[in-house]
Amino acid sequence: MQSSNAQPARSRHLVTTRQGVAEVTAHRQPARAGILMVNLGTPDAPTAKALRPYLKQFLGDPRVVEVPRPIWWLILNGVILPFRAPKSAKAYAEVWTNEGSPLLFNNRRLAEKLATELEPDLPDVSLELAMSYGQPSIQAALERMKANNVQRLLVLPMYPQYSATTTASVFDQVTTWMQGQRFFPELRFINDFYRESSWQEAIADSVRRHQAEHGKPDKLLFSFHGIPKRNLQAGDPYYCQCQFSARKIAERLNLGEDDWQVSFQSRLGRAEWLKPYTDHTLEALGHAGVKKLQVICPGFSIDCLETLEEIAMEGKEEFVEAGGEDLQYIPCLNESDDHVAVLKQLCLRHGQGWPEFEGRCSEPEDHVRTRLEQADKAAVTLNLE
Ligand SMILES: C=CC1=C(C)c2cc3[nH]c(cc4nc(cc5[nH]c(cc1n2)c(C)c5CCC(=O)O)C(CCC(=O)O)=C4C)c(C)c3C=C
Ligand SMILES: [Fe+2]
Ligand SMILES: [Fe+2]
Repeated sequence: MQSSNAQPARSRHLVTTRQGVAEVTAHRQPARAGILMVNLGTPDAPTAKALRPYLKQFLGDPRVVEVPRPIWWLILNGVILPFRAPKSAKAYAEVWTNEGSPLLFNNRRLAEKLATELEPDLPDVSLELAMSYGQPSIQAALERMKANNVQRLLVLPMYPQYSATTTASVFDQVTTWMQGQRFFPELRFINDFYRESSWQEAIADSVRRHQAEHGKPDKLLFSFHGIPKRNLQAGDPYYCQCQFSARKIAERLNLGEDDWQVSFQSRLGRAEWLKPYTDHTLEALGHAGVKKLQVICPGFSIDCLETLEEIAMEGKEEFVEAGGEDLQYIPCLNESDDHVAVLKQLCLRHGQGWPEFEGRCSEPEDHVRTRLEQADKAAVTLNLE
């Protein structure tokens, strides 16, 4: 009979070894490169019940809200969640479709199109879509890539402009996952892509196409998601990148200084956020006699609650109430061919030098082979295979 403590010690040892062998066995597949496309995330349903865990994860991220933790947890759980969850659920219900949340299904379509576009030239590059908050999670996507023997990883946050509140939180989650890995992939991270002329041109072209059908407006408003003003003062480059983006797009459209302006939407809480605020701007433009307004949101890659509800529905109402006649919302690039082309070019450039991105097949490297041999030896010694 075995002593009661010998058994757990032995099985613990075997379990760890088996996992090690399983991990190393993944390396028997050819090495791959992976693109991890990440967007913000969305609740599972337009209900207060589904909003609560989503908002808790999102607003509990110290990159998103920088208020010291014990105080913030009290405010979040005691004030924000009970009031915000039902209010946001109503707003989500306005844009929810049979296919679910627009952010997720529109981004899925884009990811599928980009993967299809990459596949013929780059069969050893796989693409996964993940969300910072909610599902599909970044961790699950990284686990799938690991099982797929992804040894080179390109992270593509779907934010044209960098902000610590969005882009850096993707980096945090990826590197936190890596901290738990014995072997992690070589990593490249795309911080932003607002300077890409192809991106600027794709947005400008979407405005031209809209205007070819609906005519020119009295004014074109560039509305970006806001962040607290103190983040800008602390060094977040987001505000400057938004201003630069809008100016470059306006230049491509040959707009005069009075033909366009920038504003910031979606603020939350009582602190001052980036100004001018979009809702105040819509009101002011209506009062100032602007009748026909076109709004574009070049900080969003994919249409979502903040564009479809806050701008195209709520914003339109605010503008019309203030005396405006027509607010036309110009959609995000979403799954358009132009967007796919911009992202393909971006990924190819950032993947330069990696064999899978250059259509070269990669041989297992020496250290991987050594690991395989060691694992085989361990498996034989321990009678695992
Ligand atoms: C402190 C709060 C928030 C900061 C900072 C913030 C920055 C930020 N967000 C986006 C993009 C999106 N935000 C979306 C929704 C959303 N944003 C906040 C709060 C902050 N965002 C909340 C609470 C919500 C949820 C909805 C609500 O309750 O109002 C979305 C849409 C998600 C969807 O499901 O459709 C996007 C996209 C950026 C780009 C940004 C900073 C640059
Ligand atoms: Fe947001
Ligand atoms: Fe909003």
